Amino acid sequence: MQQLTLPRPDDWHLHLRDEDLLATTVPASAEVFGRAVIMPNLVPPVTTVELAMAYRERILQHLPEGSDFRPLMALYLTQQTTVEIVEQAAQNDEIIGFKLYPSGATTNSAAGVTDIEALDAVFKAMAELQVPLLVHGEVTDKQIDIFDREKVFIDTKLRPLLARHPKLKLVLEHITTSDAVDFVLEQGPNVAATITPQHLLMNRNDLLVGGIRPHNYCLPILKRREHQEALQKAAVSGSPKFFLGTDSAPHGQSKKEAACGCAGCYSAPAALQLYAEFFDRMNALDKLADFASHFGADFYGYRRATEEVTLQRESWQVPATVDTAIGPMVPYWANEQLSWQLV
Ligand SMILES: NC(=O)N[C@@H](CC(=O)O)C(=O)O
Ligand SMILES: [Zn+2]
Ligand SMILES: [Zn+2]
Repeated sequence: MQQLTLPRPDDWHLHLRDEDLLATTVPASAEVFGRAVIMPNLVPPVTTVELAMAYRERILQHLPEGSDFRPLMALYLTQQTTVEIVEQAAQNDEIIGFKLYPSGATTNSAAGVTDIEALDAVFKAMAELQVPLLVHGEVTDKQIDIFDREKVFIDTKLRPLLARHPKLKLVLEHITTSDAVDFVLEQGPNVAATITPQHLLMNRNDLLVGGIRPHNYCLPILKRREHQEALQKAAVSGSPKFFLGTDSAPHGQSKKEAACGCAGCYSAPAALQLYAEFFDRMNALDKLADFASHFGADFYGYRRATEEVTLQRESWQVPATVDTAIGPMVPYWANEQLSWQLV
């Protein structure tokens, strides 16, 4: 196969950041994706419908001429989130749902949730109004090993949450373990997961063997090969519970290449090509359209895209850096080859 045409894909997990960086990040994603879920972990966080609408306007200002890219805004869940905010979100078509960050779990999560049970009234309203909950699924307890944090979160937080609210529409974001795959498969059609390119293409050896590679460092951290293989199997399985979410998460080069480097891979400059690389390696290119263009829209209840994008088998090299208003950024897969290009 030399060419591959698929419906315009959507990115169900994306960090665009704010202000000067939007001039770089918005066109990069709008070039290929039709819609994207915009993560709210700004400083300060996007906690209200009003803040989300203002952020959305800033994003739209950076759309290329003629682009109809649609940012779907996620609100940042905090201990102060109220049922009223859930009701406002449910009435606003530009808000897709709420993002739960356990406080301290990841980049800009300090304002996140410290006591999930205390928010039960909010989850009840979300379940009733079918407002999705998007979850960064890791515990933050100091005594829990970083490689076990997803599994422990599933067992101690997520299972009890869904037992209390079985109708809650929930997406476990950027899954990294076989435990997460099993969990999602066990649940009803109201529970799904996104999978990033880095967790399909890499395991923790790619982070730590032969020298530490900060540009492969993201959270949840890359796991061992067996877990990578479970994710790979899920992504090509044809199950509608697993779909594309890049978690493209830009940080300046100096913030990544540092004694204490930031977590996040900036994959947007090659996002669809990275997934194509993976599906090709798995001999499963026929499954890419479902994963990238259909299953996410189906889960969230949006129409499937009618426009198309085409990829062509022609090798290219991801650039070493991308220049931005805040300085150079090293994209994920920098200096490495990919075998598919956008036409
Ligand atoms: N994935 C990451 O490693 N980082 C994300 C936050 C997140 O999605 O957890 C970021 O905002 O930088
Ligand atoms: Zn996260
Ligand atoms: Zn993210």
